[in-house]
Amino acid sequence: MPAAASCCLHRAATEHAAAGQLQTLAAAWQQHPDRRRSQQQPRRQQRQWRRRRRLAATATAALPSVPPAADSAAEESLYRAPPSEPVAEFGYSKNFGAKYELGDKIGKGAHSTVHLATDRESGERVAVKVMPKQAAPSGFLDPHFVRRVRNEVDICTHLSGSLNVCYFYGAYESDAAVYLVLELLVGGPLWDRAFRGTCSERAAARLVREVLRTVAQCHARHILMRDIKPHNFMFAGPEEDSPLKAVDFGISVFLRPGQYVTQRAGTRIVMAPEVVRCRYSFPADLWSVGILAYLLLTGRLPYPFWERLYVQKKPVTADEMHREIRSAELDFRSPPWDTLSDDARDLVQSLLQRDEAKRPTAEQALQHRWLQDAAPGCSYEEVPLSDSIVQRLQRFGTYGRLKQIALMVVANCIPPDSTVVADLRGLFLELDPADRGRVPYTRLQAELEDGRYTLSPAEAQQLLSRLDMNGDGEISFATWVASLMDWSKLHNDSAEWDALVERAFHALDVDGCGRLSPGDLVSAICGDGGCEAPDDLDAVLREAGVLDAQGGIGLEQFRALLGGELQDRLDLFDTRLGAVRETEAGGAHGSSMQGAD
Ligand SMILES: Nc1ncnc2c1ncn2[C@@H]1O[C@H](COP(=O)(O)OP(=O)(O)OP(=O)(O)O)[C@@H](O)[C@H]1O
Repeated sequence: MPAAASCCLHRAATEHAAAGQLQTLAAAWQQHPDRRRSQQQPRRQQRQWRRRRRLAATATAALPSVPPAADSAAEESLYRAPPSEPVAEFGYSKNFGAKYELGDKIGKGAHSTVHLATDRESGERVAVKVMPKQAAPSGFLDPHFVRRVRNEVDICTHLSGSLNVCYFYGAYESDAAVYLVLELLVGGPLWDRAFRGTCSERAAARLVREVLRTVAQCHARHILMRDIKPHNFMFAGPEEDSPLKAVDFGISVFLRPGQYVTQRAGTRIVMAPEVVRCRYSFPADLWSVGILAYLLLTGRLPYPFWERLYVQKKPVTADEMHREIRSAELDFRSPPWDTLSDDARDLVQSLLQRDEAKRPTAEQALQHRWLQDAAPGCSYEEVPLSDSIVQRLQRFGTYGRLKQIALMVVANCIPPDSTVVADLRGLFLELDPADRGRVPYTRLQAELEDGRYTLSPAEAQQLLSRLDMNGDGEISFATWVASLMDWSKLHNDSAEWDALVERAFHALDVDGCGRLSPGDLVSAICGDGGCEAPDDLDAVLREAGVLDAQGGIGLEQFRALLGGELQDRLDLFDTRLGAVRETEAGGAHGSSMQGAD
């Protein structure tokens, strides 16, 4: 048998086998509201429908992702990390064993196992993704493995400022493995919850909105997720309204606008037609959201192969799946579409348009009518400054590190009495009544944790983690401005913006040579003592893109670095305003951060 055909059959067999594993999900379908609705259908149809739903629940959840070919030049051209000299190690901290006690295995993926772990000092529990090191015949680390790990670490670091993404505490290594330390999510994957009997159309809309938010944030940072499936979104906790967070950016890539990927990768059941055709870009993620929304609403896939594979239990080859993904009619006629709203159908159909140019962007999809019936605090209108602190901190947190530092330097160049920072100064003075120009980190943390916002202590810490740059436990007014400012307004007033950027550039250009030399960058990023972990610095330099011939950054490049991504809409991020906010009109609350709008 030709190798390609045997590979296809092998994949189909693996998917088929994996499909049988999640029996417990089927039981959950018994509680599903759509099951009750379907009881009004004729008995035979009902039986058939129940069986389909049960099978869908067991079958679709466990399908493995198709990794991109490990050594493909096309795939590797997408990674920011340049092909490196052979390396024996990454330069990550070796203290994993001293800091954490590794516990039970809680998950397994294609390239890793995920374990529980406990911080030996604080007792905090985390999840740890353990990736065994892969060596090349030379004895050094396999260069593809090195670039893949760096790519995942870069993306996790970048997105960690968002509360829609599993927080990334940092990377460690030993001789045998790389350890990615992550926030522990205990609420289970999206799929389990959706089938526990609570996924009404309204609940589905909330979940789709959360997923779309994550996608919009990724796309705003030029990240193509590539593996949007129900197992890659997990609930933080067991509560019904627990936040949903994205995990696993193992095959995500940074993509420039206009750039296309030519490697097929991802999970077949959510793959867009253009992914099957091997030429795709950001709209491919929106197709996957469409499939995910379809699954949440109906418990099955829109393709005919779904019936053959999971109901008739016949093998379906990858080629057959690909053919149907490319051209089969999508099923919007069978139940429960007859009972679902026109708005739900309209959004799902718009996401599942085969012509990717017609699909809405994630930002546009978030404006769809079906998603507007939001829970309190999820409005898509701009909210007042004091209500949008959590959104603003997330927006800043998802900028790259070099950009954050550069914005702080720009903020330092704005006089504190300038009108452009008047609102921010008013709010800061409420926290700093003695006008010291600094606020203890713990003061701000207490504000975030006092009940006004629905944040866990770990999430509050996550939001503030990027603000205490020099580790002195205090936050300066410049840092406050850098992280909360609506930079796009200043950016659009180009004369003032240009002058500020130039002043910031000269402030960083310590030796006055007209460019930011590697030395200038090291002291900006790691302070005068230099960088402890070499990969930290490299990661920041990768974010800057192409360095000049001497490994530095010129003024124009600095301008471009600062200018991009500043137009983010604040409503891509959750306000996380809690119930207290709702009762504030009754005057029950005494937080500092509620005035000054
Ligand atoms: N932060 C977390 N908290 C709790 N469980 C987690 C967490 N991250 C991952 N898991 C569990 O571990 C499993 C595997 O993780 P992950 O998907 O990141 O690995 P992977 O090797 O990238 O997988 P694949 O590429 O096959 O999708 C997940 O399906 C989930 O059950």
